[in-house]
Amino acid sequence: MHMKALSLAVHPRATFMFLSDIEGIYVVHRLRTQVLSQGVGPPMDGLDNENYNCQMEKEFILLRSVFKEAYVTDEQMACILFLTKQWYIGVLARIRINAFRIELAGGLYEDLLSSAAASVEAEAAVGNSVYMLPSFYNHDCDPNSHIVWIENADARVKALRDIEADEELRICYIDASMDVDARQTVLSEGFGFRCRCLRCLSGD
Ligand SMILES: C[S@@+](CC[C@H](N)C(=O)[O-])C[C@H]1O[C@@H](n2cnc3c(N)ncnc32)[C@H](O)[C@@H]1O
Repeated sequence: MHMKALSLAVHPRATFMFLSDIEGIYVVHRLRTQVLSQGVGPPMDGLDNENYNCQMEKEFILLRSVFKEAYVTDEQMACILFLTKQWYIGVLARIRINAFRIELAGGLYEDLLSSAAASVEAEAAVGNSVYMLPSFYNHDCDPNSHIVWIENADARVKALRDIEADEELRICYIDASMDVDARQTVLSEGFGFRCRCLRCLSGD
């Protein structure tokens, strides 16, 4: 199954997005049972929450100033009233918690070698992306499916074993080779929830 990205950051550290897409994501995420409140996004790239929020505030001020410098009229500004600091930080927090780190699978032997080397150097990601369907998949420490990227940001879901017709598709958000305590710590601190998958419940 192929799935198109709703919002794509071209570089893992970039927050480059299309407002119309972001609005779409906002609507989608308001329907969710668990929504991050503004400004409580987990640490990113070693930043603590305070620095992370401070960075988002700076980006928001920059974004507003871009609108002002572009001589956006009052009438046009009225159309983007949703663009408050609270809205901006809330959207970034949602993207942060739901985005996939895209690693393209190389086709040629040479590509495989270079992507293996890039993985070791943690440079394999070509970007982060949010999707309509995959971003709704729940996590499992013993997943039955996996998301892959072959040549671009179109996500494909791949079965890892035979799946029953009414079985929920579940992917793994983290490195499943860790022990149960380490997995719970990573999921709690990085994703904000306590895992209740069968593997964790059995203490494996
Ligand atoms: C990307 S969303 C998945 C879709 C979400 N269940 C929904 O209804 O919108 C991730 C959230 O789902 C919940 N979740 C996913 N996998 C879970 C698991 N194994 N155990 C407990 N909660 C889980 C957590 O609340 C987590 O923050």
